[in-house]
Amino acid sequence: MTERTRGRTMYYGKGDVLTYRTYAKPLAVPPVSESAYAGNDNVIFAHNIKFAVSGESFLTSFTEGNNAMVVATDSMKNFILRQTAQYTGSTTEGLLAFVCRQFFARYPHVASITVTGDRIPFDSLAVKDGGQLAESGLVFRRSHNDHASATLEFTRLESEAAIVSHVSSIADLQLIKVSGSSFFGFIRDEYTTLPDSYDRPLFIFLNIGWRYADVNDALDGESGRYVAAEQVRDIAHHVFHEFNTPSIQYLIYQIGLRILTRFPQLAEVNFESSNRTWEIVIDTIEGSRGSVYTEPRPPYGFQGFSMTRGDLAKGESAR
Ligand SMILES: O=c1[nH]c(=O)c2[nH]c(=O)[nH]c2[nH]1
Repeated sequence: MTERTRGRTMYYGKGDVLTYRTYAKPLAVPPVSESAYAGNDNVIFAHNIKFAVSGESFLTSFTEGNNAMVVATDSMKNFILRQTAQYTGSTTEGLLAFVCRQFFARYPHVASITVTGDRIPFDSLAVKDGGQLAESGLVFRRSHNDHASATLEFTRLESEAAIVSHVSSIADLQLIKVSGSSFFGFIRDEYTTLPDSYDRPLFIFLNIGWRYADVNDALDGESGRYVAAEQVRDIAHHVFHEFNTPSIQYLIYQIGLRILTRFPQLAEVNFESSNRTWEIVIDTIEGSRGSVYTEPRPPYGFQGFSMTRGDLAKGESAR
């Protein structure tokens, strides 16, 4: 999170602003074939928000200790929490954009805002209702699995604030495929100790980000063009299941092709992946097709890759 004002880095803000809004507007998204996800009733619409402002007006707070123009970060926290009540939409990006626009309106000396919102997932639970299992709607389970996230950067223009960059993502996805992944054919020289692997238990950590051609599609849950992180998550595990992959590099490329195919409204998809392939301890267990593995020893390998719609034309057509 770096704001440069006339060639200088200068920003301040509040992190870990936890907003637990209940009964926000439900979100409905068009289905994709890889996912059963159809939306979120948003009974719990919870976020961890990081909010940073910048602008020339703040320079003297750094250089002279003059707080006359400083909005206390404690006030920022209060502002975010209270504005969460006023938000009438159904998406993380929409909430962040709403809070930023309100902040610009309230504090005219703020020149730009960078905001990140991590959704805090609460899973619905089934309870017995007249002999059938049905969604409780009241009791939820806090999830520490992967979560949706979004970052928006706003700059104040003459009359209004504009979004100058945006990215939505699914963060901390951890997927294991126990069989059907290989890694061989790499450079073999005096530094090589890794054996070829024709079937490895591939465990990956993944962050997947996406940018829309029109950022308004990210804000508006009603447009039918909102991309839910849960759908991207489900596409990722589908592609992992379908392909016998020669590397993580190839796997993420295939996931990217599929995401771009499913969502024509996206301009870009990007990946940060890391390799957590389990280490073999016992290869063959008599009378079983199983093995025993343990955590890999550090260090770990990683990949970064971004793709645009141009890659779709070049790449294999995603199924
Ligand atoms: O999928 C992989 N890609 C690599 O580049 C690499 N390098 C390595 O040691 N193991 C792996 N696995």
